Amino acid sequence: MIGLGYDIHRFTEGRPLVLGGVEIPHTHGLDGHSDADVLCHAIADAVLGTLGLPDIGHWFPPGDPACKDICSLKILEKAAALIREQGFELVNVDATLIAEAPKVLPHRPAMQEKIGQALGLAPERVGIKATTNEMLGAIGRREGMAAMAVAQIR
Ligand SMILES: Nc1ccn([C@@H]2O[C@H](COP(=O)(O)O)[C@@H](O)[C@H]2O)c(=O)n1
Ligand SMILES: C[C@@]1(CO)OP(=O)(O)OP(=O)(O)OC[C@H]1O
Repeated sequence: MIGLGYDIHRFTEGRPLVLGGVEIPHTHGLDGHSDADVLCHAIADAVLGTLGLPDIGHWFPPGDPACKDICSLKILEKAAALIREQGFELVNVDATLIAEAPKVLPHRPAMQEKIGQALGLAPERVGIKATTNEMLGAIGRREGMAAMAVAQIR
């Protein structure tokens, strides 16, 4: 079974940029109630989607004080636990980050490691790709960063 996830966050000054649980040097971070890890959020929704479970806002309500600045790897851990509780195992996840900057590919191994640990997957089962938006639209104007993801369970 497969699931699909998507998320987008606005860039803001004065916050660290956290992607896949890894702090990446950049002029801006992402705005959000949590750590705004857009990559983890998209992957979590993909994992939850495999079983038709409600999305991350159900398990980690926006604005809940308990979620303030929460590390989104915890959201991945919860999503993976829900899958296991129903007797399934994750096969792989695959994600694409969409941003003009920074270059994220140099951080791919570190992100694969962190996401894999949180999901209980080997790093090579965590696909991470990136593309610019060719300077088109809000992402092209560097206003934010988006991520899309799929997940497979058996
Ligand atoms: N934020 C990004 C965007 C892209 N990359 C890498 O650059 C390659 C070329 O991107 P195009 O959008 O110009 O096709 C892309 O395949 C990625 O390898 C990146 O690391 N970070
Ligand atoms: C995990 C949460 C918790 O506030 O994170 P946010 O930073 O608000 O990010 P968003 O992707 O807008 O919504 C998901 C929320 O449930």
